[in-house]
Amino acid sequence: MGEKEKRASNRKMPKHVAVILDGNRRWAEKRGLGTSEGHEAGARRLLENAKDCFAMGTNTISLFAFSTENWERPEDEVKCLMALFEKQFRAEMPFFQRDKIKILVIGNRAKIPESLRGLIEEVEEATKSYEGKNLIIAIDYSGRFDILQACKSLATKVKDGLIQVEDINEEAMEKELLTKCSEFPNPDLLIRTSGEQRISNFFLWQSAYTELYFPTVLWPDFGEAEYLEALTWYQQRQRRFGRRV
Ligand SMILES: CC(C)=CCC/C(C)=C/CC/C(C)=C/COP(=O)(O)OP(=O)(O)O
Repeated sequence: MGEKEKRASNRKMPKHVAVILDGNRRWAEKRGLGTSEGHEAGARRLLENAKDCFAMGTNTISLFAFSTENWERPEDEVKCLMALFEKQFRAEMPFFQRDKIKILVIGNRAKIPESLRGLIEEVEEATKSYEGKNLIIAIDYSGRFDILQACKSLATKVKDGLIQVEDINEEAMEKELLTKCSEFPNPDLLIRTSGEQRISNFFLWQSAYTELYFPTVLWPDFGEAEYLEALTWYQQRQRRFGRRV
Protein backbone atom coordinates (compact mmCIF):
# COMPACT_ATOMS: atom_id res chain seq x y z
CA MET A 1 0.00 0.00 0.00
CA GLY A 2 1.42 3.42 -0.97
CA GLU A 3 1.73 6.34 1.46
CA LYS A 4 -1.38 8.08 0.06
CA GLU A 5 -3.55 4.94 0.34
CA LYS A 6 -2.27 4.32 3.87
CA ARG A 7 -3.26 7.85 4.87
CA ALA A 8 -6.61 7.57 3.17
CA SER A 9 -7.43 4.50 5.27
CA ASN A 10 -6.46 6.25 8.53
CA ARG A 11 -9.62 7.19 10.38
CA LYS A 12 -7.94 10.27 11.85
CA MET A 13 -7.85 12.13 8.54
CA PRO A 14 -9.08 15.72 8.68
CA LYS A 15 -12.42 16.00 6.89
CA HIS A 16 -11.97 19.69 6.24
CA VAL A 17 -8.57 21.33 5.67
CA ALA A 18 -8.35 25.13 5.49
CA VAL A 19 -5.29 26.78 3.95
CA ILE A 20 -3.82 30.27 4.18
CA LEU A 21 -1.34 30.16 1.32
CA ASP A 22 1.37 32.56 2.33
CA GLY A 23 4.83 33.33 0.97
CA ASN A 24 4.37 33.53 -2.82
CA ARG A 25 6.04 36.94 -3.09
CA ARG A 26 9.00 35.95 -0.87
CA TRP A 27 9.39 32.72 -2.86
CA ALA A 28 9.62 34.74 -6.11
CA GLU A 29 11.95 37.34 -4.59
CA LYS A 30 14.40 34.62 -3.47
CA ARG A 31 14.60 33.50 -7.10
CA GLY A 32 14.89 36.96 -8.62
CA LEU A 33 11.38 36.61 -10.10
CA GLY A 34 8.44 39.01 -10.11
CA THR A 35 5.53 38.79 -7.64
CA SER A 36 3.17 37.58 -10.38
CA GLU A 37 5.45 34.60 -11.03
CA GLY A 38 5.28 33.78 -7.31
CA HIS A 39 1.48 33.79 -7.43
CA GLU A 40 1.51 31.62 -10.57
CA ALA A 41 3.74 29.10 -8.82
CA GLY A 42 1.38 29.29 -5.84
CA ALA A 43 -1.64 28.57 -8.01
CA ARG A 44 0.06 25.54 -9.62
CA ARG A 45 0.95 24.21 -6.18
CA LEU A 46 -2.58 24.74 -4.99
CA LEU A 47 -4.14 22.45 -7.53
CA GLU A 48 -1.53 19.72 -7.08
CA ASN A 49 -2.08 19.83 -3.33
CA ALA A 50 -5.87 19.80 -3.65
CA LYS A 51 -5.65 16.62 -5.73
CA ASP A 52 -3.44 14.93 -3.07
CA CYS A 53 -5.66 16.11 -0.29
CA PHE A 54 -8.85 14.68 -1.85
CA ALA A 55 -6.99 11.47 -2.73
CA MET A 56 -6.09 11.03 0.95
CA GLY A 57 -9.67 11.23 2.15
CA THR A 58 -10.30 14.89 2.95
CA ASN A 59 -13.65 15.96 1.53
CA THR A 60 -13.58 19.72 2.01
CA ILE A 61 -10.69 22.09 1.27
CA SER A 62 -10.93 25.83 1.88
CA LEU A 63 -8.47 28.32 0.45
CA PHE A 64 -7.95 31.89 1.52
CA ALA A 65 -7.12 33.12 -1.98
CA PHE A 66 -7.75 36.86 -1.47
CA SER A 67 -8.57 38.64 1.77
CA THR A 68 -10.60 41.84 2.00
CA GLU A 69 -7.37 43.52 3.17
CA ASN A 70 -5.60 42.37 -0.05
CA TRP A 71 -7.38 45.16 -1.99
CA GLU A 72 -4.80 47.46 -0.36
CA ARG A 73 -1.98 45.83 -2.35
CA PRO A 74 -0.44 47.68 -5.36
CA GLU A 75 -2.96 48.02 -8.20
CA ASP A 76 -0.79 45.96 -10.57
CA GLU A 77 -0.66 43.04 -8.15
CA VAL A 78 -4.44 43.11 -7.55
CA LYS A 79 -5.04 43.11 -11.32
CA CYS A 80 -2.62 40.26 -11.79
CA LEU A 81 -4.33 38.23 -9.05
CA MET A 82 -7.82 38.76 -10.51
CA ALA A 83 -6.51 37.74 -13.95
CA LEU A 84 -4.83 34.68 -12.41
CA PHE A 85 -8.06 33.60 -10.69
CA GLU A 86 -9.87 33.88 -14.01
CA LYS A 87 -7.18 31.91 -15.84
CA GLN A 88 -7.19 29.18 -13.18
CA PHE A 89 -10.98 28.79 -13.11
CA ARG A 90 -11.04 28.48 -16.90
CA ALA A 91 -8.12 26.05 -17.02
CA GLU A 92 -9.37 23.86 -14.16
CA MET A 93 -13.04 23.62 -15.11
CA PRO A 94 -12.53 20.29 -16.99
CA PHE A 95 -10.68 18.88 -13.96
CA PHE A 96 -13.46 20.00 -11.57
CA GLN A 97 -15.99 18.28 -13.82
CA ARG A 98 -13.96 15.14 -14.41
CA ASP A 99 -13.27 14.64 -10.69
CA LYS A 100 -16.72 15.87 -9.63
CA ILE A 101 -15.49 18.65 -7.34
CA LYS A 102 -18.08 21.09 -6.09
CA ILE A 103 -16.81 24.70 -6.17
CA LEU A 104 -18.10 27.32 -3.79
CA VAL A 105 -16.66 30.84 -3.84
CA ILE A 106 -17.26 32.78 -0.63
CA GLY A 107 -16.80 36.49 0.08
CA ASN A 108 -18.10 39.85 -0.99
CA ARG A 109 -18.54 39.69 -4.77
CA ALA A 110 -19.39 43.37 -5.28
CA LYS A 111 -15.84 44.52 -6.10
CA ILE A 112 -14.74 41.49 -8.10
CA PRO A 113 -14.36 42.29 -11.85
CA GLU A 114 -17.52 41.42 -13.78
CA SER A 115 -15.88 38.84 -16.07
CA LEU A 116 -14.52 36.92 -13.07
CA ARG A 117 -17.87 37.17 -11.27
CA GLY A 118 -19.65 35.69 -14.29
CA LEU A 119 -17.13 32.88 -14.55
CA ILE A 120 -17.48 32.07 -10.83
CA GLU A 121 -21.27 31.77 -11.27
CA GLU A 122 -20.71 29.48 -14.26
CA VAL A 123 -18.30 27.21 -12.36
CA GLU A 124 -20.56 27.04 -9.31
CA GLU A 125 -23.59 26.22 -11.46
CA ALA A 126 -21.72 23.52 -13.40
CA THR A 127 -20.49 21.79 -10.23
CA LYS A 128 -23.39 22.35 -7.79
CA SER A 129 -24.79 18.83 -7.94
CA TYR A 130 -21.50 17.10 -7.03
CA GLU A 131 -21.21 15.58 -3.59
CA GLY A 132 -18.24 14.34 -1.61
CA LYS A 133 -15.48 16.73 -2.70
CA ASN A 134 -15.87 20.43 -1.93
CA LEU A 135 -13.42 23.18 -2.81
CA ILE A 136 -14.29 26.44 -1.05
CA ILE A 137 -12.37 29.44 -2.40
CA ALA A 138 -12.44 32.64 -0.35
CA ILE A 139 -12.10 35.78 -2.47
CA ASP A 140 -12.61 39.21 -0.88
CA TYR A 141 -13.44 37.28 2.28
CA SER A 142 -12.98 38.23 5.91
CA GLY A 143 -14.19 36.37 8.97
CA ARG A 144 -15.67 39.53 10.45
CA PHE A 145 -17.57 40.23 7.22
CA ASP A 146 -18.93 36.66 7.32
CA ILE A 147 -20.15 36.98 10.94
CA LEU A 148 -21.69 40.40 10.22
CA GLN A 149 -23.58 39.21 7.16
CA ALA A 150 -24.87 36.21 9.12
CA CYS A 151 -26.06 38.51 11.96
CA LYS A 152 -27.79 40.81 9.47
CA SER A 153 -29.55 37.88 7.86
CA LEU A 154 -30.77 36.58 11.24
CA ALA A 155 -31.91 40.08 12.28
CA THR A 156 -33.86 40.42 9.01
CA LYS A 157 -35.55 37.07 9.63
CA VAL A 158 -36.59 38.23 13.12
CA LYS A 159 -37.85 41.55 11.70
CA ASP A 160 -39.87 39.71 9.04
CA GLY A 161 -41.36 37.43 11.70
CA LEU A 162 -39.81 34.29 10.21
CA ILE A 163 -37.99 33.38 13.43
CA GLN A 164 -37.99 34.50 17.07
CA VAL A 165 -34.97 35.91 18.92
CA GLU A 166 -35.06 32.69 21.02
CA ASP A 167 -34.46 30.65 17.84
CA ILE A 168 -31.00 32.19 17.42
CA ASN A 169 -28.43 29.63 18.50
CA GLU A 170 -25.15 28.25 17.15
CA GLU A 171 -26.90 26.01 14.66
CA ALA A 172 -28.98 28.89 13.27
CA MET A 173 -25.86 31.04 13.01
CA GLU A 174 -23.88 28.32 11.22
CA LYS A 175 -26.57 28.00 8.57
CA GLU A 176 -26.12 31.70 7.77
CA LEU A 177 -22.33 31.69 7.52
CA LEU A 178 -21.00 31.71 3.97
CA THR A 179 -19.36 28.33 4.60
CA LYS A 180 -22.82 26.89 5.37
CA CYS A 181 -21.23 24.87 8.21
CA SER A 182 -24.38 22.83 8.45
CA GLU A 183 -23.59 21.52 4.97
CA PHE A 184 -19.79 21.47 5.23
CA PRO A 185 -17.95 20.54 8.43
CA ASN A 186 -15.96 23.17 10.33
CA PRO A 187 -12.22 22.92 9.54
CA ASP A 188 -10.32 20.25 11.48
CA LEU A 189 -6.92 21.50 10.38
CA LEU A 190 -5.79 24.97 9.30
CA ILE A 191 -2.41 25.28 7.61
CA ARG A 192 -0.70 28.64 7.20
CA THR A 193 2.64 28.48 5.43
CA SER A 194 5.67 30.80 5.61
CA GLY A 195 6.07 30.93 9.37
CA GLU A 196 3.41 33.54 10.12
CA GLN A 197 1.41 32.43 13.13
CA ARG A 198 -1.95 34.17 12.90
CA ILE A 199 -5.37 33.65 11.33
CA SER A 200 -5.54 37.11 9.71
CA ASN A 201 -9.33 37.42 9.71
CA PHE A 202 -9.95 34.06 7.97
CA PHE A 203 -12.42 31.63 9.60
CA LEU A 204 -13.03 33.39 12.93
CA TRP A 205 -16.19 31.51 13.90
CA GLN A 206 -15.44 28.30 12.03
CA SER A 207 -11.98 27.71 13.54
CA ALA A 208 -13.02 27.74 17.21
CA TYR A 209 -11.71 24.16 17.64
CA THR A 210 -9.48 23.86 14.59
CA GLU A 211 -5.93 22.55 15.00
CA LEU A 212 -3.55 25.28 13.76
CA TYR A 213 -0.39 24.25 11.90
CA PHE A 214 2.27 26.79 10.94
CA PRO A 215 5.10 25.34 8.82
CA THR A 216 7.91 27.76 7.89
CA VAL A 217 8.07 26.64 4.25
CA LEU A 218 6.83 29.16 1.66
CA TRP A 219 3.60 28.14 -0.08
CA PRO A 220 5.03 27.27 -3.56
CA ASP A 221 7.41 24.82 -1.80
CA PHE A 222 4.64 23.14 0.23
CA GLY A 223 4.41 19.81 -1.62
CA GLU A 224 3.29 16.28 -0.88
CA ALA A 225 6.08 15.58 1.66
CA GLU A 226 5.19 18.74 3.59
CA TYR A 227 1.50 17.83 3.53
CA LEU A 228 2.27 14.35 4.87
CA GLU A 229 4.24 16.00 7.71
CA ALA A 230 1.22 18.19 8.46
CA LEU A 231 -1.00 15.11 8.59
CA THR A 232 1.40 13.27 10.90
CA TRP A 233 1.35 16.30 13.23
CA TYR A 234 -2.45 16.47 13.05
CA GLN A 235 -2.90 12.77 13.74
CA GLN A 236 -0.86 13.10 16.93
CA ARG A 237 -3.04 15.89 18.28
CA GLN A 238 -5.55 14.99 20.95
CA ARG A 239 -8.70 16.91 20.12
CA ARG A 240 -10.68 17.62 23.25
CA PHE A 241 -13.09 20.36 22.15
CA GLY A 242 -12.86 21.84 25.66
CA ARG A 243 -13.71 18.53 27.36
CA ARG A 244 -11.58 16.26 29.54
CA VAL A 245 -10.75 12.94 27.89
C1 LIG B 1 -7.91 28.76 -8.04
C2 LIG B 1 -7.33 30.02 -7.52
C3 LIG B 1 -8.31 30.97 -6.99
C4 LIG B 1 -5.96 30.18 -7.53
C5 LIG B 1 -5.07 31.28 -7.12
C6 LIG B 1 -4.55 31.21 -5.71
C7 LIG B 1 -3.41 32.16 -5.38
C8 LIG B 1 -2.09 31.87 -5.93
C9 LIG B 1 -3.65 33.19 -4.55
C10 LIG B 1 -2.65 34.15 -4.08
C11 LIG B 1 -2.96 34.50 -2.64
C12 LIG B 1 -1.96 35.33 -1.94
C13 LIG B 1 -2.27 36.77 -1.84
C14 LIG B 1 -0.88 34.70 -1.37
C15 LIG B 1 0.01 35.27 -0.40
O1 LIG B 1 1.34 35.41 -0.83
P1 LIG B 1 2.03 36.79 -0.44
O2 LIG B 1 2.06 37.66 -1.65
O3 LIG B 1 1.35 37.37 0.76
O4 LIG B 1 3.48 36.35 -0.06
P2 LIG B 1 4.44 37.09 0.97
O5 LIG B 1 3.91 36.73 2.33
O6 LIG B 1 5.77 36.47 0.67
O7 LIG B 1 4.38 38.56 0.71
